[in-house]
Amino acid sequence: CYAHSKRERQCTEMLCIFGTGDLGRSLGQRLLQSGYRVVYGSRRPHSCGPLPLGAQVMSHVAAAQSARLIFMCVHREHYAFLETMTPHLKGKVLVDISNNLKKDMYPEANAAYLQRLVPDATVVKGLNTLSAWALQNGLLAGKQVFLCGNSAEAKQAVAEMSTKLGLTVLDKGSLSAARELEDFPLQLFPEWRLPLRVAVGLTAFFFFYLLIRDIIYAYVEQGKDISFRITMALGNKVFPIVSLIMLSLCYLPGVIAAFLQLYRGTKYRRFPDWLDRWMLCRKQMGLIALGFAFLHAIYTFVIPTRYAVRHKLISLVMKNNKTTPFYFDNTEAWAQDSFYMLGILGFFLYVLLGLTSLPSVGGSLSWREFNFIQSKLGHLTLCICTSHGYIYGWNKFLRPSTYKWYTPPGYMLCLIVPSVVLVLKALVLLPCVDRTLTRIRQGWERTQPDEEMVKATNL
Ligand SMILES: NC(=O)C1=CN([C@@H]2O[C@H](COP(=O)(O)OP(=O)(O)OC[C@H]3O[C@@H](n4cnc5c(N)ncnc54)[C@H](OP(=O)(O)O)[C@@H]3O)[C@@H](O)[C@H]2O)C=CC1
Ligand SMILES: [Fe+3]
Repeated sequence: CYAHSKRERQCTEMLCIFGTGDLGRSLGQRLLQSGYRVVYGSRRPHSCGPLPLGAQVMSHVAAAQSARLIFMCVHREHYAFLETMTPHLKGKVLVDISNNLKKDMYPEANAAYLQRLVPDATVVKGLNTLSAWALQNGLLAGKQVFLCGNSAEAKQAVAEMSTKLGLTVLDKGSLSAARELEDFPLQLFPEWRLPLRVAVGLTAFFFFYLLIRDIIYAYVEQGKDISFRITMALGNKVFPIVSLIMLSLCYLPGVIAAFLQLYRGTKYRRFPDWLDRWMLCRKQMGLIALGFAFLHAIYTFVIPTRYAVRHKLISLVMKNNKTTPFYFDNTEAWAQDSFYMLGILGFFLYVLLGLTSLPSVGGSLSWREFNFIQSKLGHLTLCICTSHGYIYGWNKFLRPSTYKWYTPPGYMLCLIVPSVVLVLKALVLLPCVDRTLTRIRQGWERTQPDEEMVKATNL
């Protein structure tokens, strides 16, 4: 290679891939497209099937000799063949891309095992979150990959190559992080697990609660069969309740954290683990709340077309026509219209919050803008949606014309949680509390002169 500039030299650099399987072929094709030369090391160089155009294929030893960077596209179970060729791997950088089928399948990480087999080579673990499919279809732009390894220089070489493929590289430190990297592809929505469990639990609880209270109770007590309500009416009660509680749970850890900082007077102490975990899944809680709000909105839209509702309205009008004239009631109009207005506004803000939580949208906002939307508008949304709930309760149970001596406890619960969050947030926003909190968050106690130091200098 007689190229002069570093860039040109890189472009014609020879890279070696061990293994001509799915991943080996897709990676080779991608590397060739990015301007690298590729040589495959295979057990059967003459019969390994079609390879990307322009790639060479040799025995493992010959291939290793013509490149410094070697990608291990072979399953861990077959690494043993490397033992016989350790002298040829001296000083090489071995990139371990392997994954396992299960967590903790082996006592040591694949990369650590590889390093033990070939102590004279430098092992870099990484790129294992890519898939052969994504490589082949060019779905790489901006995708994040992780690297770890004990040699900064070796990592740098792999990182440069990855950047050329359009990947974003995140250095995870030394080779001891290999295990964590190998577990990434085996994760199943880790940050969604807790919020989903909470949502499923709440849904199940309120569904059965309402089933017993609204339908079974009516049947037993009055002999009324209103089981058709399970399909629509029940869902349209469960969804807003769960949505509102989930949205409150999304904002509750924030205020708890604020109070904890106020109580401790410092931001330099770690939060308890449960709070940490809760804080980390706030976004997912919010998105699930949005999902339930969507369901509530769709269910509400179809109410006027429902047979049971039409029937009820028509009989109401007929009854009114016969006896008393049907007056227009201003209070009624206020109660209904403000209820819908708050519902619509709340839903609009909900969607706005959901949109800004998308990385592409959130990423284009400044920190202050993001904070304004997620915190200020977020609490406003919670406030509006809670008011929507209160007006519902007022219309349904407390207004003189509809007065019932009790409000159902389940319904109260869905308003108590957001109300508590809002009250706590209001307390945090009080000017004097806010001032103290800001000082704590700016780390003021670290900037205070140390008493001991002051004494010492005075002496
Ligand atoms: N497929 C994917 O999407 C991804 C795969 N990976 C990892 O990449 C590695 C390879 O995966 P993949 O390409 O799918 O697997 P394949 O089974 O398709 O290919 C494995 C290759 O390893 C070589 N090989 C098989 N047995 C031996 C042996 N006894 N000694 C030496 N070499 C052997 C063969 O190449 P030859 O016949 O030329 O010697 C074979 O083509 C795995 O560790 C996997 O976990 C990681 C991320 C994604
Ligand atoms: Fe509603």
